Amino acid sequence: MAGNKLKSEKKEPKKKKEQQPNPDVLRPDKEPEVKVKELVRDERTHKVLGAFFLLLALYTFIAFTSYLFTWEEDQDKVFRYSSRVLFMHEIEVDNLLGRLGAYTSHWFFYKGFGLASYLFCYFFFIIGINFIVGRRVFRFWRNVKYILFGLLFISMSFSFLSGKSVFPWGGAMGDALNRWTGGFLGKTGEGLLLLLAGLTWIIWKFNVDFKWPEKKPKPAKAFAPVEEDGDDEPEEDEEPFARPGAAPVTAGALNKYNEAAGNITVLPMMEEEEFDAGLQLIEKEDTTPNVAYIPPKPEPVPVREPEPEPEPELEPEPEPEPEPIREVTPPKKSSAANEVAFEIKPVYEDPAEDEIEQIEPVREPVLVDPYEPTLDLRDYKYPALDLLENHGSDKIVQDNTELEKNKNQIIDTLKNYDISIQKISATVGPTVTLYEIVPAAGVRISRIKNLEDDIALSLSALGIRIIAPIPGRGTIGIEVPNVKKTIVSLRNILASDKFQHSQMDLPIAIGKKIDNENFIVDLAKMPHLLMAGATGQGKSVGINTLLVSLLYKKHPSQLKFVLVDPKKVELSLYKLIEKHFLAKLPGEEDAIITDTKKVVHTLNALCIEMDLRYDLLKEAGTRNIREYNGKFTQRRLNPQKGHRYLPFIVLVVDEFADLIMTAGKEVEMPIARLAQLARAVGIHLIIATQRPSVNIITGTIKANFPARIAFKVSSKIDSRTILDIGGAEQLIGQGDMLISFNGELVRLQCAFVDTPEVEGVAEFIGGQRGYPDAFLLPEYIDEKDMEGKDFSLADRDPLFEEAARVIVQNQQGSTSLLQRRMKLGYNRAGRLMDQLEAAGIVGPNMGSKARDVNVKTEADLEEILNSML
Ligand SMILES: Nc1ncnc2c1ncn2[C@@H]1O[C@H](COP(=O)(O)OP(=O)(O)OP(=O)(O)O)[C@@H](O)[C@H]1O
Repeated sequence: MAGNKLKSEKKEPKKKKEQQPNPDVLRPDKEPEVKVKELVRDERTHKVLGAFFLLLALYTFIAFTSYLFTWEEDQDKVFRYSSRVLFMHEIEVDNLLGRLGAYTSHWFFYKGFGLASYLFCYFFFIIGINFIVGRRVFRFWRNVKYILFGLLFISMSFSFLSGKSVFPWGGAMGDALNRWTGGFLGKTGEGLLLLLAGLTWIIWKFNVDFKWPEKKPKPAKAFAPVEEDGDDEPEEDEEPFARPGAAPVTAGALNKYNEAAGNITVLPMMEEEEFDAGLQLIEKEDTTPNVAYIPPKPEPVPVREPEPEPEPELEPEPEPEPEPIREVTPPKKSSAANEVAFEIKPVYEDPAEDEIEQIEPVREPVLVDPYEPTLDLRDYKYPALDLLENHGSDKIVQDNTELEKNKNQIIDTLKNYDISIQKISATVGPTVTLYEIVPAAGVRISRIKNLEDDIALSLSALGIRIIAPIPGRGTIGIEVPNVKKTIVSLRNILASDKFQHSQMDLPIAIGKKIDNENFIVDLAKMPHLLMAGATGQGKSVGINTLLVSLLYKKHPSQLKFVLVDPKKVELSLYKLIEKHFLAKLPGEEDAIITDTKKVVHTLNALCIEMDLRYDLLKEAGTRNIREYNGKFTQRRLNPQKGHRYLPFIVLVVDEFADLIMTAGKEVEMPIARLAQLARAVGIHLIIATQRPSVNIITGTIKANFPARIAFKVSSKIDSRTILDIGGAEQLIGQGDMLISFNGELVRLQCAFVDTPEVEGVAEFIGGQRGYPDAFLLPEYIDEKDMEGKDFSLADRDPLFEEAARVIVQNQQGSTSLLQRRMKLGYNRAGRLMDQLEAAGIVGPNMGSKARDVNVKTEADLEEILNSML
């Protein structure tokens, strides 16, 4: 910005002082705290612990197993000497692991839980594996619950069943429970109680479907292969899913059928471990195709190996891959549906919340005697997950009846147009289900694309989107909205491992992909984001989601927001965190900017901040903010020379259209400049608009915002304006969105965070000690304001008189009129207009509206011009 100037350097020292605590004073506090934390977090510490627990598991296992054979010989020695036996060299025991083995086993078996003690080996084993692998292969709390239940249940059951046996089957604990319960309920009552507990566990773990026993006769009949059946009503058999008025087919019923047909079972929800097992299973299955999957064709149909989901480039952290697992073969049906292999992809489950421990975000890497920016506010506490809510269960409901119905309809519709299919699979997401189709050889993809409307009509649902082909997969996708949608709570995404352990600079948890995988990306890599969506489709929630994600991960010293809210209500909640996370112009009262004029000043101030940061980077010989801050924290840059720790700055504009309407180029130019250049110096932009029309999202803006989000928009044209492709007009609202990034288009369900939750987080942060003031941006002086005032008539442009005549003749104070009529560039026409204002011929700038023309006739004008001579 040629016009950007620093008004005075007066405020600078104050700002620097506030942002750069004296390094010498801070040093002593820092060191011990960081070293202990580092040691605890060190990967090697975890591996050593892992090895320890695995060996402990092995040790107890050998000791226990040996105890089963040697307990009689060893027991009296342990009884007689108790723990002293451990130190008595002269005592010999038979246990393979010596006196310690005999004593430990006796303790666990006899005094503890009997045979159930083996669960401890399992417990040590899972801890060991989790530590050594470095991630939660086994869910800790879930297993602890099972183990506790198992200890009580198994020890009591063994004690109950073993009667007067001398071997401690249930241990002291089992015996005690058995005695007490037997006395209380009687032997039969106790037996029933144990049975109930066992059944409860099975139901809980496998979610047994109780509708199944009632439906048993029918589905069994319907699903059984014809040759085994002997029923002469094949018609009825052939349409178990689509029969009008038929009871919904449940997973249990489907399983029953699959068992009968020798196929693979579908479980409604799967544990993570089962997932992996399933993956292997399907890989095996695919290489030896089940006859039921292959349509009757002369040549064998190639079966696709399940491909791993392409990881988006911007997500470096690995996440367990929710890949195809189980296959369901549909029952025979008179239509085309029976010829096609149908695969329902499993719902990927996020870890349950109680299994997640929230970890403190990772701070700057620790180097020799480093500067630590977070020590400015050393007592600052990151907001806890408890401040956020679980909206619903977050568990995806997979309705097999709906899946079958839609699948059959898709197949039948395509069949009507002579398009046959090799295979169809379904991935159930939170809002929509993706049906992925492998067309038969020779079918042209464009034909399916052309049938988009027919398929939508036949499925009679809104929001069908056809992706033909799915990039990189060679299949065709049809997205169909779920009847029952699942709200994706921000809390659950923030609680995920991926977010908690993220090393990204600016991690934003946007939502969930169709396969239920969390979509967490680094805003710093995007590096700017454009959001559009018609009113009421989830844009404000989306902005809150992004802001709250950042608040959960960043310390106030590392991040500042510049919030622009022309609507004046959307972002006002964040006022509470002004002294922690907001930036503002010096001398301003409100950190949240609502006035257009001030927006222009703030944007220009950001441009100055950007230029200043570039100067600092250049002087430090660094290429970007990461390197610069790295050097600064290593104390290789001198604060006396103006160097300072640079927080990331995120500019959020809630209603961009309003700004462009009122201030036009004045807003567009600095935004475009920031978008082009600010990435390297840690300034990132999130711009949202309700009206994604071409005069608002201009070519210049678009070219500089490679990452774009579209919520539901009202027309295909709007969708094209924002994403360069249609589709957003077919979204279903309520946070259903498409994100375009790196040339990829991904459908997501935006994470939901409600206003009271945001309020809670802002109150929590605002209630803590903050900086004395908001982060101050450099001061900006509008050069035009100054020019207008200082204008000397002697310096006027040679075209001044001609311009004055054009304006008065047309009675229109518009710069573009001068540009057109006089064939001038924007700058010169603008300067002329300022001079005309200074001469009193036109009124002041009124944003995008034309200025008032104060001189009404040409005669009046000539008089004024003559008087100027
Ligand atoms: N991710 C989401 N999940 C579930 N429901 C959502 C989601 N996002 C929005 N909604 C629902 O849609 C309503 C409108 O959302 P929101 O206020 O964000 O719309 P908007 O596009 O910002 O509207 P406006 O532009 O008028 O402010 C919310 O009150 C909420 O009920």
